[in-house]
Parts: sequence; structure tokens; C-alpha cells
Amino acid sequence: MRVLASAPAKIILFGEHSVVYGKPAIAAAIDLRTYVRAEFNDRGTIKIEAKDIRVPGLTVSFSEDEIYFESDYGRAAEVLSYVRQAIELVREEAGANGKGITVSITSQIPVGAGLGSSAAVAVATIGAVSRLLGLELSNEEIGRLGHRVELLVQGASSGIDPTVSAIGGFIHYERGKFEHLPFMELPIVVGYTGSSGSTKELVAMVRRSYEEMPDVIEPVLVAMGKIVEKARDVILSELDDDVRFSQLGRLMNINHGLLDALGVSTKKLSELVYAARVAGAIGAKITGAGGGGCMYALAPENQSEVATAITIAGGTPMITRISREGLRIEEVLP
Ligand SMILES: Nc1ncnc2c1ncn2[C@@H]1O[C@H](COP(=O)(O)OP(=O)(O)O)[C@@H](O)[C@H]1O
Ligand SMILES: C[C@@](O)(CCOP(=O)(O)O)CC(=O)O
Ligand SMILES: [Mg+2]
Repeated sequence: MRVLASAPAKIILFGEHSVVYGKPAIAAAIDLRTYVRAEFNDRGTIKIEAKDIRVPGLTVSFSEDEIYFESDYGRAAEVLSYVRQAIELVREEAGANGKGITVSITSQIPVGAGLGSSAAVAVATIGAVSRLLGLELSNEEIGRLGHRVELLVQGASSGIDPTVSAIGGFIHYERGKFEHLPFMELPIVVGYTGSSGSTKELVAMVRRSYEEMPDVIEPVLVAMGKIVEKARDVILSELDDDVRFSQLGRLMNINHGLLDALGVSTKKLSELVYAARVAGAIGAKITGAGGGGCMYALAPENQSEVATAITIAGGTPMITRISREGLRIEEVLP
């Protein structure tokens, strides 16, 4: 038997980092996907073929008639830990420890770019392997298992990414509880810096600041939570789109300033944010953990000008759409 599952990337519209401290956040699944194929093998091992992951540190030695490859095995094992933990967790849930499983991954999501590649790969793996083992899990339950995978690998995780990747759409999330917000076409442009940041390291960095200066950092996190509640009110309001977008844009700019205050922006991210605003975006901010990765801009009237400005500033623009669908079982072959 062979199962192919896919799960989407996401953007965090408001509230990354503060969501780890129990504050609310708003996120949407987007139309970039990670595909995971799962099948049994008879060796009793876990085998992972990750076609889009590059592991640095490969050394190749050439002698007359032989070639030797050496790689940093520790790094390779670490990079694959989301997939491995996802498989182990599902095997345990299914009472199938020791069952040989091969998974093969292809992904459209840039890695470490704030678009939730870790959650998408965990959710798609759990979806494919649970179906393979005959476990009947709802997408919501798969989101919760994805959260456990992120906790095991990162040490800390709010759970918003695996939740939105599993269930799709546009959500308000707080401490494991989510609410679907009405679907809306968001006129956004995502700008990718081309560099990556590790969520595990950035979340740990914010934690250190919090522990060193709780009186300073706590009010920043509280303000972020208030931005999210205000944004939710605006999204649910009956206001005209132009008024709603202009209020959301202002909230995005304040949220970006606070993320910068936490130290998770970079020169390049800030350059893309300012380039987008100068080109007419009504709001622009980091999305995801930061330290590289992506920003997004709200540009109801001038998406293409904003995309050009991001390119001129050295980034890669992506015009994405919200994905209503979360985890999807694409194919089950006997
Ligand atoms: N296609 C993939 N195959 C295997 N592992 C992946 C894949 N995409 C992402 N990952 C895992 O997720 C990690 C990146 O997650 P993270 O630091 O949270 O950044 P983000 O979720 O923003 O992309 C990678 O280092 C790797 O461990
Ligand atoms: C920084 C954080 O709020 C979001 C991280 O998203 P990403 O892994 O950078 O896509 C962490 C979390 O919510 O667990
Ligand atoms: Mg992640």
C-alpha cells in the first residue's frame, strides 16, 4: 500500500512569537504545499528520502580510482528530525512500533523562511503514515500531533502552524483553541529574503530576552496580543474593505515594529518591509519567526508595484492565495 498526502504552508498575519507566550495570533494557510508519500518496507527501519533538503558540510575526496564522500551526519539527522518524530509518534499511536516505513518528500515551501515548512512536513507525514497504518484521525487531531512533533524538536511551539496546516483556511488561534475567520481574498505579496532563520533558535533567543528583562519584554508581548484582538475585530466588522484594509495595514506596521524590538528582524527583512511601504503597501511586516525568511505586504491596489519594489530591494516576491484546504490525502494505492 502507498499513500500520498500534502499539507500547506502558512503566513502568520499577526502575533508570531507572542503566541508562544499564550497570546492570540491570526494565520492563514497558503497555496504552497509539501507532499509526502509513505509505504511499508520489509527492513523494519524508518527510511526518509528528503529531496529538497540540502545538508551543508559535504566533503568529497578524489583519488585515482575512488571517490570518498564525508558528510556531517549529525546535521543530517537533525534536519530530518521533524519527519522522524512524526513517523515515530504515529507508529506509537497505532501500536506499530518497529514497522518498516519509507517516506519520500517533495516540497514547494522554502525551508526556514517563516512559511511553516516544519509544520507542513510534520502534518503531511502524520497524514500519510496514519492512513498507511489504518489510524482514523481527523485533521484537527493530526494538527495536535503536529504540535507535539514541533514541541519535541524545537522545545517550544505555540501549535499555530501545525493547526493551520492541518485544517486550512484563515484562523484565530490561542493556546490550542482555534476559530475559523470568514474567508477573505487578501491582497498580499510575500517577499522572501533568500536567507533562512531557525525557528528553534529564534524562539530561544526571545526566551532569553524575556528571562533577562521580563519587565521590558512582557509589555511588548501584551501589546502584540492586543494588536491581534484589534485585527480580529476589524476582520469581523462590517466596515468597507478600504477602511478595513487601512486599519489592518496600520496594525501590521505596529506589529512589525514590535517584532523588530524583540530582535527578530534583519537588515534585509527591514529593507523589504520599507521598500514595500514606499511602493504603496498599506502595511508590511515579518511573517513567521524572522532572522531571515519572509515578510508580507498588504497592497489592495498595487500588488504588482509592490512586487517590483521587493525585487529591486533584492528579494523574491510571491503572490500567493489563501488555501481553504489543509491536509489532503491525494492518493491511496493498494
Ligand atoms: N521538505 C522537507 N523535508 C524534510 N524536512 C523539512 C522539509 N521542510 C522543512 N523541514 C524541516 O523543517 C526545518 C525548518 O523549520 P523552521 O526552522 O521551523 O522554519 P520554517 O517552518 O519557517 O520553514 C528544517 O530545518 C527541516 O528540519
Ligand atoms: C515564532 C512562531 O510564532 C512561528 C514560527 O513560524 P515558522 O516556523 O517561522 O514558520 C513560533 C510558534 O508559534 O511556535
Ligand atoms: Mg517552523
